[in-house]
Amino acid sequence: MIKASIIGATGYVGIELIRLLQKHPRVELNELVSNSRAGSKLIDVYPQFRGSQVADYYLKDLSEFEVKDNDIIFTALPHGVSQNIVAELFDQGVKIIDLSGDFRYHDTDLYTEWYGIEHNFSELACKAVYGLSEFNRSAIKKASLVANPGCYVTASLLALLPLVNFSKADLSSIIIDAKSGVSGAGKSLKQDLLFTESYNTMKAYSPGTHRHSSEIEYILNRFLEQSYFQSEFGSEFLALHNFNSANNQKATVLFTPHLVPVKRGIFATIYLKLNAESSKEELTELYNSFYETEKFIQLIPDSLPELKYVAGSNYVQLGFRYNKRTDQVIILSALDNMLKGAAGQAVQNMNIMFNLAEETGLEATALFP
Ligand SMILES: NC(=O)C1=CN([C@@H]2O[C@H](COP(=O)(O)OP(=O)(O)OC[C@H]3O[C@@H](n4cnc5c(N)ncnc54)[C@H](OP(=O)(O)O)[C@@H]3O)[C@@H](O)[C@H]2O)C=CC1
Ligand SMILES: CC(=O)N[C@@H](CCC(=O)OP(=O)(O)O)C(=O)O
Repeated sequence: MIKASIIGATGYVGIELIRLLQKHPRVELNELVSNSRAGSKLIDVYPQFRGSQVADYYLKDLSEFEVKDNDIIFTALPHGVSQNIVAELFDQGVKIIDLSGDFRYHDTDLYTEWYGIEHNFSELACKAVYGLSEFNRSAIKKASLVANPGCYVTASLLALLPLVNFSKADLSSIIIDAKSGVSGAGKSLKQDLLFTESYNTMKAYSPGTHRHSSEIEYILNRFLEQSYFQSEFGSEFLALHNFNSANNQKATVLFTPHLVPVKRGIFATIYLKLNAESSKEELTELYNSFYETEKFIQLIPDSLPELKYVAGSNYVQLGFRYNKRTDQVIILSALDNMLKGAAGQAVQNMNIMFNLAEETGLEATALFP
């Protein structure tokens, strides 16, 4: 059995990890670490775990936590807080999957520019492997530290990465219009997340300036730069997708997130200009070449994604429309921010790291209706 602990177990992502891992056939949950609820019984904080395998667990303080009893540790902490804790754990030689933004950039100056926080562990950041499961398996398999991608970013990259390898795609002005359910903001108390303020309305925030613009752009450009691509993203991928090394473009992304009154879900609508005529058939073939064999990616060129078909599951629905009149492609991507956007993808990455079937513990379909 794989012994796993969660630090930040009481956050929204933390409890989603507990929900998945306590049912995972190859995992034994070890410690659940909390900041403000240490000493409480888990079911006194979250009664939904009554009667489950973790019903008798107590939440622990980080100071009582023993690294040595673990094969893997999940950190589900706010960015800025995570980097110090992860660095300390890493020095003790345990595998880690970090769900915050702290280790998603090898370029820590870029992190500081967008997060407004100093990064104290540049060397460690360069060792972190980006955990976009479908695109980075060979590196994830060998990783000691996986930086799990963000929810908006996972929805956007899965929609866009096949186009990085498409000579007709103009990557210079990608527009991403994305909506998030309220759980995307975590459980902390903020006035605009109150039911009375977030229900029956919709709002944009940080148009064009949100930190996830940079994560999307950064990873797209790492794919475009062959040197990075070969070192982390694996030559196996290059060969598989006949990657076009002549693509000298730089990707630029304009990203606007919105808050919508649903509990879970990310829905991204992406607009990309083409520099030559294409067709539905050509685009279907391109996307199929990436996703035909992918368990969690449902490519639906003949219908349209919807949150209710993915919420509660680790699945992603991807649709697209070729618009001949404007020579543009509209790509639509829907996933559950707590699952494929966070805890689900983290468990998928753990499965890869421990040579398990990738879907182990993740096969539930969406909660519908
Ligand atoms: N929500 C989402 O959809 C997604 C979130 N993420 C990322 O995952 C991480 C967790 O997010 P989420 O669960 O939503 O956040 P929450 O705010 O719901 O939970 C945060 C967790 O971190 C703990 N914590 C907060 N401050 C400290 C501290 N100073 N020291 C130790 N522990 C602390 C909290 O502990 P306690 O409550 O016990 O005090 C809590 O368990 C974040 O980095 C977020 O960006 C990534 C993708 C999607
Ligand atoms: C609705 C909402 O507030 N969403 C959060 C996304 C949080 C998140 O998931 O952050 P990471 O993906 O970086 O970990 C935000 O916009 O900051």
